[in-house]
Amino acid sequence: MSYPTNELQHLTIDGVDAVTLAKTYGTPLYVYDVTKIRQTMRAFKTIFEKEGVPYVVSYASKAFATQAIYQVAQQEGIHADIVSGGELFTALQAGFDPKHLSFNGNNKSWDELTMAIEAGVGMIIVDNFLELQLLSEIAAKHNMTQDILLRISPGISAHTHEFISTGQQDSKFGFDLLTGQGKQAYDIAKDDQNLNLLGLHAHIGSQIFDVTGFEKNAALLADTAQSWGWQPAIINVGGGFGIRYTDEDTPLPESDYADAIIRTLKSKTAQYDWKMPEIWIEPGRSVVGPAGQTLYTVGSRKDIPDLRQYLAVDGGMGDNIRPALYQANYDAVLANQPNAPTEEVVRVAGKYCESGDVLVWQQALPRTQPGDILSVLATGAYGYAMASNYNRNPRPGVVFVENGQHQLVVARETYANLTALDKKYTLGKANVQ
Ligand SMILES: Cc1ncc(COP(=O)(O)O)c(C=O)c1O
Ligand SMILES: N[C@@H](CCCC[NH3+])C(=O)O
Repeated sequence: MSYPTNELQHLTIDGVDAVTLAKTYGTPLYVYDVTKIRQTMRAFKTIFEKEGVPYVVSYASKAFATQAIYQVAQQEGIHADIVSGGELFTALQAGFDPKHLSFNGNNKSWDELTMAIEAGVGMIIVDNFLELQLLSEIAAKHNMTQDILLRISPGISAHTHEFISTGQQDSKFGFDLLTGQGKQAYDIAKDDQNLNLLGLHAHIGSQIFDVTGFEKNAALLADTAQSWGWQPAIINVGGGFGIRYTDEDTPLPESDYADAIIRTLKSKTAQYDWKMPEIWIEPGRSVVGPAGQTLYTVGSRKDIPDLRQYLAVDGGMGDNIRPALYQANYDAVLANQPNAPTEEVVRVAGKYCESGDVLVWQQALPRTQPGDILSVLATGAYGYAMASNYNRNPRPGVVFVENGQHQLVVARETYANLTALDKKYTLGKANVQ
C-alpha cells in the first residue's frame, strides 16, 4: 500500500501535510478529508438518479455529529438522521433544514419529541407503542399532523459483531413482526389523525459486507406492507454498508448495495402493481469512516522480549473506544514517513488506565522515535462520536481538510472545559448529623 506524500515524504491528507496539521493543532487530532465525504454522498445519490427512482439519502449522523458535517450534508443535498435531542440541537445550530431530518431511537422522551415537533423535524421514525401515544398527544397539542414511519424489527440476522447487529428478532429496536406487534402499530398509526403514516423502516445492523441482508430487508418491508393491504409511500432500509478498516475487510462499492435495494423494490413494486415507493437509505459509517483519520504523537514504549512491543501514543480509548468495545481492527501509518519500509510489529496502546486501551492490535511499522506522528486510518465514524473524558483527558479537536486547505471545526477541549460543569460541594461537614 502506498500512501500520498509530499516532497518531505510526509503523509498528505487531501493535499495537506499531516505533520503540519499535528504541529498546528496539536495531537491527538481527528482529521477529515471533506472531498472524500462529498464524493461518497454524491456516489449514493448518483446511483438512485441513474436508476430514476425516487429516493432520500439520509446521513446517519450518530456516526459523526458536529455542526460542520451537517453543513456539508446540507450542501450536498442529502438529509440527516438524528437519534437524540443533542443531535437535533447540533443540526439546528448548523442551520440544517429540519424538514430534511428524520428522528430514530428506541426511547425518545416527551421532551425530545416535543423539541422535534416544535422544530419541524420532517420525519419521525416511531419505534414503539409508548412513542406512538406520546407523539400523537404532542402533535395534537400542537395542532398538527406529524409524518412518521414505523420501525420494524425484521428478524434478519446480519453477519457482523453481535453488539452492532440490530435486525435480529431479539433486539430492543422496532416493532416485532413475528408476534404481530408491527400490524398492531400499523392499525393504531393509520387511524390516528395527528400521525401521517408514510411507510416502514428497518435497519439490519452495521459494517455489513454482502447485499443479501439488504435485499431480504427491502423485500420483507414490501411484503409486510402488502400483507396489511397497504401501499407505503416510503420504504427505508436503514444503513450499515461496510467499510475497509484493514485488509481483512472487503467492502463492496456503494453502488452494489444501492443497486440491490433498488432492484428488489422495483421487482416488488411490479409484483404488487404499486407506484414506486421513495427509497430511503441511512448510511453513516460509509459516509464519514474512510474519510477520517486520527493523528497521535508517539511517546513511550515497552518491549517485552519474545512477547510483544507496546508503542504508546498520546490518545487511546477516550478518542476511539472501538478496539476495546468491538475488538475492532485498524491500520496505522507513520505520518512523517508513511512509505518507509517496516521493521517491527507493535501493538499501539493508548495512555488510559486500562489494559484494554488499545488502538491497533498488531501493526507493522518502521522503527519509531518519541515525537513521531502516527496516523490511525479510517477513524471517521464512531470515533469522535463515541469519545469520552475518561481519566479526565480532554477530547481532541477536529479539523476538516479540503483541496489543500484546512480548518478547525471542533476545538480541542481544555482542562478548564473539564471542570466547567463541576460545582464545589458546599454541604460539607455542616451537614453531618
Ligand atoms: C437506524 C439506523 N440507521 C442507520 C445506521 C447507520 O449505520 P452505519 O453507520 O453502519 O451505516 C444505524 C446504526 O447502525 C441505525 O441504527
Ligand atoms: N458504534 C458502532 C455502530 C453502532 C451503530 C448504531 N446503530 C460502531 O462503532 O461500529
